[in-house]
Parts: sequence; structure tokens; C-alpha cells
Amino acid sequence: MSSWTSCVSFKCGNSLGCLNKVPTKKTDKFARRLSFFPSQHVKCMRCTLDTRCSALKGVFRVPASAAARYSDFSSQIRSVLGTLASSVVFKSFFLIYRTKRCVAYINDACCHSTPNHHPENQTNHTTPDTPPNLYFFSSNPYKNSFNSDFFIAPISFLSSNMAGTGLFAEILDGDVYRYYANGEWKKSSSGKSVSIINPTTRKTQYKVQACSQEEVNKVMDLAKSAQKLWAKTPLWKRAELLHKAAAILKEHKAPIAECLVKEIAKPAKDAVTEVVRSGDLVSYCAEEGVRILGEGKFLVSDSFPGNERTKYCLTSKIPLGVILAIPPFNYPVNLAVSKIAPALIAGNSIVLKPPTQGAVSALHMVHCFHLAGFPKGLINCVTGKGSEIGDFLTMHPGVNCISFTGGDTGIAISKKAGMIPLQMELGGKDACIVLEDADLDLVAACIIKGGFSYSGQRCTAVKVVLVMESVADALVEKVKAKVAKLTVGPPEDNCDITPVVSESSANFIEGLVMDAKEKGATLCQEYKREGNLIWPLLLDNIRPDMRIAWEEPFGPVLPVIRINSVEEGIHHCNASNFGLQGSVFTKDVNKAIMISDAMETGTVQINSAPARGPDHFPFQGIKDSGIGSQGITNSINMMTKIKTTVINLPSPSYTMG
Ligand SMILES: NC(=O)C1=CN([C@@H]2O[C@H](COP(=O)(O)OP(=O)(O)OC[C@H]3O[C@@H](n4cnc5c(N)ncnc54)[C@H](OP(=O)(O)O)[C@@H]3O)[C@@H](O)[C@H]2O)C=CC1
Ligand SMILES: O=C(O)[C@H](O)COP(=O)(O)O
Repeated sequence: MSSWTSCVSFKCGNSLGCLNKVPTKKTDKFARRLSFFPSQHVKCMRCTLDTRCSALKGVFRVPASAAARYSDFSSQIRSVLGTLASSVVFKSFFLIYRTKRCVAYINDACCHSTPNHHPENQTNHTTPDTPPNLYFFSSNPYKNSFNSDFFIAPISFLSSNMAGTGLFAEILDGDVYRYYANGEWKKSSSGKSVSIINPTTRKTQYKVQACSQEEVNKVMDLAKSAQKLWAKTPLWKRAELLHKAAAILKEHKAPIAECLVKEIAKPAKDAVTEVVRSGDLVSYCAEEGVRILGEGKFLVSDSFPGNERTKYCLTSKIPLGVILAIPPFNYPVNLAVSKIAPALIAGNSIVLKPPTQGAVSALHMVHCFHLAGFPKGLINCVTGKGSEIGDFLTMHPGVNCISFTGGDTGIAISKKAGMIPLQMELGGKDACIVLEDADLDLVAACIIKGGFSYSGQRCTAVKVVLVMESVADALVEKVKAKVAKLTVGPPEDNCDITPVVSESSANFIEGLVMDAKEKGATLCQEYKREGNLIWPLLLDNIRPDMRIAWEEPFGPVLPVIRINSVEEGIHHCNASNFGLQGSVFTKDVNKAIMISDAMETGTVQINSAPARGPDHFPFQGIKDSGIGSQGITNSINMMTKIKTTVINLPSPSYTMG
């Protein structure tokens, strides 16, 4: 059976100007109306990232194996459109219906060339590679020049826009995504899969292979052999491949972003940003690697007391071997490439274990590296639940270094791992100390961006505000006004606040809110939750006996503690078991430096919210927030070891050195 996935797609764009405003909810309803498709065969792949009025707004995918059943759907789709037309909310479909030119093409490989020069219609609409049963239905917004209301979209149009199709089709086996080993996409012999739940719909969105321990063993062997050859590959060639991977990644930002929207409910625009940022990180890493790995050290012996210059010491950085990379759900692409790219440029191989929520985004990203042409076995990606294969991976004797980002799991890993270098980026309770002289408008803006972007699910999110009592009322009012403007809803609609990653996460956040409420906190907004969606909430008058004063909610709820002195703020910050980032807002630079010195965190931001980026800045946590430092340069260095060669001379030489 061909691995092609057949498609039924529609556009709700036309040249009459109303369609860009059609809320995506309507496309969902439209999907449901197509009830003649059994639900297991239909996935609504809303494609709202592209805001052109003519952009593809919805695609229904039908497995090739089931496609034959729908060969008579043309008349049915017409009748669905007819029904929809009776409803004013389906304005766009109404317009389409009124034209009565609704056409569906079935197995139609005929050519509808597009004479006009609009960029969208530049592609050749001949479909010689059309797989059997490719159904495509779409309105043509440029009917004046095209002289028809519908056209067959080229395969390439779909390929570059949808997860698991076109170039990405080979990573999917039926409805389960494959894992990647030895340069091939594979099905696990375990016969088991792991479901990925869409945080918005709370239904299974994707499935990935549950890799077995035997498969992990095999992957480790492959990675070990591939690394030996890769270490002998010239640095410029390693860099060249990384640049290629970066370009492919950025070119395919749309399907990867689509996965991020579906798997982790990242707002669509932020999802695209994550992919682009990741491509940039990979390129920067290639350049930085060429610079810093191209240099070594030359030492002479006579600088140490009692020595003549009879020894020349050459130092260089060599790879560690196999790097195990484990990123968290919230940046499954960016925090994966921040480990993969430094590892590869430094001559290491990679075994990636993506987070379950985010695994499909990561698999698409890995495919971009595959397409770039890296040697077989150098990059591998095993999927499965961390709770099931995590220990086996982290304690595997084939692993030479672990680069992990996540929560307390990292503390447990550090206790179990062998004598290998560890890079741990863990949780945080990033405090924001606000002094009396601070620019409160700036503070309020930073608190909103820092505390609520991606619904607070960032390790660097502002997680507690420590504000001087004298300005607390004014600040709380300003933040409240901004919270009221945050949009709440599905990630497809680019809302500011989207559902948190899981029901258990939402329950945990709710527990923190209820604890604070019972102990007398002031809820500045009404607490509201629907499924995994929690409305943004500012909690004022938080006291140290409340859990939320210390625990990391990883959600859109932000505690405010009123303080009476700077020392009180510093004390609260330092009493935390976390030490990732902190920030201080004041116009007095001397005070800012003093406070920065006193805060026991890896980074202090002066007059801005905590942030990891730009990605070449050093990034580290102390205490329970981590071990070691990230950031491109530090990660490359961390993934190497120093090798020295000493040339012993028969007699002192002062000609060199
Ligand atoms: N300091 C930093 O840079 C950052 C820290 N974080 C922190 O991460 C947390 C949220 O991320 P989240 O993904 O929930 O974190 P988790 O610690 O739950 O998971 C992180 C990764 O570890 C895997 N994992 C789970 N159990 C094991 C195990 N026994 N052995 C090995 N790997 C395992 C997970 O896989 P699976 O999904 O299959 O369980 C996932 O890939 C927050 O605390 C946040 O602060 C997040 C981003 C950045
Ligand atoms: O995982 C996280 O939370 C990221 O490290 C945050 O990155 P950012 O601060 O650059 O968004």
C-alpha cells in the first residue's frame, strides 16, 4: 500500500474580502458536518498560520487505505455546503454555495494551469505524481484570471504546509509516527504506541512508537560507530551540513509549527517563531563551532617554577562520544536543537528522546536533519514515555553525556547517571523585584510578557512578583488592566492564553490557586477553567505560608508578594530551592547591581523580564535549577573534553613559544 495519505481539503478564502475573518471554530464545525467520513479517518488540520485571505484554511486527511470508500463524496460535499449556506455564520461557505460552482475533483490528474502571476498560483497544477485517491477540494480566490472557482492544488502545496505529508510522509506509518535510527524511519518491534493528547481537544492527536530496550541498545551501538567516523569529518563539512539542516528546518516551519500547535497548544505565531529561532540557533552554532573548535592552546614548560623550556604542550577540544539529549515539552524543537547542534559540530553523535507531548514536532525536526544528509546512525531519535524508557536511557553504559532540560526528573537523573558530564536545566521560581523608583508601565508590560506568554509555561517565566508596598497598589492596577486584555482560547486562533499541556498540569495549577485562596490571597480576577484552559490570574497579597509563594505553577497564574524592604525581596528570592533567573526593576543602576550581586540565581535581568534568549547568551541555573551552563558557546565547550599532547625536547628550545 502506498504511504500516500489522501486528502480532502477546502479553502474558505475568496476574493470577496470577508473570508480572512472566518474564525477557525467554524472550520471545525464544517469538519463535523462532513459526517460521512468516519471520525477515525478524518483529522481537521486547520492551517491558520497563513493569514492570506486565500490561504488553505482546512484540510481533512484520509488514510490511503480508506480513501476508496469516499469516491462519491463530491455530491455529498455539495449538500453539506448547501446546508451550511443556511447559516449566516458560515458567511464564506454561503458565498461559495451561491456561486453554485462547487466542484470536487476525484482522482483527477488533469492540468489546470494558472495563468495569473499571483505567487500562490505560481506552482504548476499538473499533478503527474498524484497518488491514487487524492481528493482535493478548494475554492480559487483568483477567479477573474483563472476563470474557474475551484482548482486542484499541487501536491507540493500540501507537502510544504502539512505535518506528516509530502516530504514528511515517510515518517508516518499508518497513524503512528516512526522512530529514527541508522538514517531510517522505523516501526518499533514492541508493537506498542504512545498517544499524544491534544491539550485543546483533550483527544488523541498523534501516536508515536513505544521503543523497546533492545531498540535503544541497537541505537546506542549505531551512534557509537557513527561518532567515530564523524569525529574525523572536517569541521567545515560538519558546519556545512548544519547550515543545510537549518535552512531545511526554516523552509518547513509551517508543518512543524502545526505540530507544536496541536501537541503542546503553543499559539500559532509563537510556534513559527520557535522553529525559525531553532534554525538560527543551528546556523549560529555551526559558525561558533568553526571558530572555537578551530583553536587550541600552546603552552611551554618554563613558566612553571623549576622548569626549563623542554616541553611544548598542545591542547585541543575533542568530542565526548554519544550525547543523550532529553528536552522538555515546552520547547520540544528549540530545546532539542540547542543540544543536537552543539553536539554535532563538536564531533559527537546524538540519541534524542523527545518529550511525549512534542514528540511529533521533534520527529519532523529530525527529518530536516535527515534531509540535510548527515551520516547514518549519527542522529537517532527514540520515542516512548520517559517513565518507561527514561531510566534505561540515562543509565545506559553507551551514553557519554546527558543534556537534559525539564523538571525535578533531572534531579533524579543526576543521582542515577554514571560518571559522565551532565548538563541540567531544570525548573525555576524566577522572581521579579520591583523598587519604588521603577518605571511601573515598563514593569507591568514585562510582567505580562514574562508571566503570561505561552500561558506561563516557560522556565524563565516571571513566577513571583516581589513589589515594594508603597507602589504595589499602582502596579497591581496596571497589571490587572493588561490581564483583562489578554485573549484566551485555542492556539490556532493565536490567543495569548491557551490550554496548559495536560489535565494533570491544570489540576496542579488549580491546587495552588485554591490553597492560596483558602489562606486569604486576593484573586484579582475570577478563577475560571474549562478543561485544560485556565484564564489568566493575578494573585495579590500572597504570603510565605502559601504554596504558590514557592512552587512553580507552570501556568497562567502569577503571585504578588508585597515587601517592605529590598532585603526582604532578596531574602525571599534566596530562600527558594530554585536559582534560575531573577529580575530587578529600578532606575538606580547602583542599586540594581547590588541586588543582582545578592540574588542567588544563574542570571539577573535588570529592567526586563527573565529570558533565556538570545540563544547564544550563557544560560544556567544554580541549586535545584541545574548543573552547568547552556547557551551556544557553553554547550559546545561542555560537549567536548580537553586532550593534550606534550612534546618533550632533548634540550631547552626558546625558538617557539
Ligand atoms: N531550566 C530550563 O532551561 C528549563 C526548565 N524547564 C522545566 O521543565 C519542566 C516542564 O517540562 P516537562 O517536560 O514537564 O518536564 P519533565 O521533567 O517531566 O520531562 C522532561 C523530559 O524528561 C523526560 N523524562 C521523564 N521521565 C524521565 C526519566 N525517568 N528519565 C529520563 N527522562 C525522563 C520526559 O519525557 P516524557 O515527556 O515522555 O515524560 C521529557 O522528555 C518545568 O519544571 C520547567 O521549569 C523547562 C524548560 C526549560
Ligand atoms: O524552556 C524555557 O522555558 C525556555 O528556556 C525559555 O526560553 P525563553 O526565555 O527564551 O523564552
